[in-house]
Amino acid sequence: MIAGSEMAVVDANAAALGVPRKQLMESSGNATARVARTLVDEGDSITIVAGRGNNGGDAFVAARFLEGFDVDVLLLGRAETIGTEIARENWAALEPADCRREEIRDSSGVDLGDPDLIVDAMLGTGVTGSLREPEATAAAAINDSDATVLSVDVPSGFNAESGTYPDDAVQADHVVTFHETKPGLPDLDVPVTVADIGIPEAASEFVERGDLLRLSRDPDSHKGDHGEVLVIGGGPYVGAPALAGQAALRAGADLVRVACPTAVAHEVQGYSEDLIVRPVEGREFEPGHVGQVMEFAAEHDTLVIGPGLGDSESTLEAAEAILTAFTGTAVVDADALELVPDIETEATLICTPHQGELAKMGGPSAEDWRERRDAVEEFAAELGHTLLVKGNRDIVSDGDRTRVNRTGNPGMTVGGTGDILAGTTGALAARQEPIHAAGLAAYVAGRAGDIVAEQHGDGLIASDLLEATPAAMQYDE
Ligand SMILES: NC(=O)C1=CN([C@@H]2O[C@H](COP(=O)(O)OP(=O)(O)OC[C@H]3O[C@@H](n4cnc5c(N)ncnc54)[C@H](O)[C@@H]3O)[C@@H](O)[C@H]2O)[C@H](O)CC1
Ligand SMILES: [K+]
Repeated sequence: MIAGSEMAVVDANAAALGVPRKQLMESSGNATARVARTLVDEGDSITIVAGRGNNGGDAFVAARFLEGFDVDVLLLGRAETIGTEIARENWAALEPADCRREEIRDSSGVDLGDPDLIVDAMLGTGVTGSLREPEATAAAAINDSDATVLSVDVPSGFNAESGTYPDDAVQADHVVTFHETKPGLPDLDVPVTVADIGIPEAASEFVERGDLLRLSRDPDSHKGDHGEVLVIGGGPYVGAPALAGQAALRAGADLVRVACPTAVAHEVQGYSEDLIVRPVEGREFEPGHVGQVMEFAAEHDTLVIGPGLGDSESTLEAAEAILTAFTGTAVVDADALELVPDIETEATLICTPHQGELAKMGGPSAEDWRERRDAVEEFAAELGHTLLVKGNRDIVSDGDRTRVNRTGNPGMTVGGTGDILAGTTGALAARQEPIHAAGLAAYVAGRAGDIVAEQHGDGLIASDLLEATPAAMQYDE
């Protein structure tokens, strides 16, 4: 089962891995034609009702594979308004095919004739809201017709995100859907064929460019909507919390506060005027600070705890108390990691160990990345938290879903890149579920490192990654 928006991610990842959408469309159209053939007899007539998106594009391909039948293709709108290049190319490719094509200008022009089979390719996963014209009139005409109705991907008007099926949507007799079934389709009382369209397994296993599409889904946001992050760190070290805080800002958080001991507060502030510093009295965190820190924490969407904390007994005791009492989402890094296996908490934790830290947590080790992937998944399930295990291939798992990231380069073994990753994860966790926040953060930090390495090679330093982070978050085709 895959929701429409997740399908868009996987489909873009397939393109990033070298299987372009046009190839997927060819497979979808071919699969549609194969199912259509099982629903008609020799010499039967077929009317294809196509919209201007890629759902329509699938049906233009299907029409090519249905030569020999009596096929009419009705396009809802003018050909110039077809929304994507690949759908337009497949419309043009119908020119030499043996079928009739018609552009329907408005709802008064909707005439389906009296076909044996209607292929409903008006709208797929791109539908938003209730049907507009001329789709609404066309859907009513399809529902009035005696023909068998085969819907492409989903019945037009059906919402592939929520599985809701409005009354005015097309009532399908059969659905051919692609890659995996969609939410709600199994509940329809009609046969659903799931067609393999050649999307490689790697498109869902690896975090790739398409995953960046997850970041661009909230156009109506306000200040604060992109997250307020509290970094809890510093004491023995000064740079680490400053790097984590700045990374959270570069990864899109609206406000980042750093809680750190007064001994380092001025220095942390000195690294960046964009950070808000919330000092606690002393040279390092200790149990007496917990109440104050919990008050700060309550005002934030996510915590990042660990960068530069050090590992003194009283600091770890304080960190343990904070993690135990906290009920929100926290990224746990560095010395705080070893506390996690023994902590009982309602908090949602995203732990970002390298392999040495994972071992200290009692986690598995394996040379081969596939073995490591499986072992990390098992360990995450045992912990009940999300793991982002850093390495040549980063493994991200919530115990149920597991992803692998391949961005990054050997120059990134330099100190401080872990703080950048933790801060980036904190910012993204304010907007995404933990598995996606962790996967995207690994991808973005690695890509930022790759951008910087082009200029600095192995001489890159962690703070270089800050400025490259926004570019690393950009989705480009
Ligand atoms: N994801 C994949 O791997 C593949 C999917 N394929 C097919 O492509 C569609 C999704 O295509 P998309 O272009 O994103 O969207 P649609 O065709 O569903 O529709 C977009 C089109 O519709 C207009 N629109 C939106 N809402 C409404 C409405 N309520 N009323 C009227 N019109 C509406 C919108 O403005 C756009 O113009 C997927 O389902 C598959 O069939 C490809 O085969 C490649 C592989
Ligand atoms: K459809």
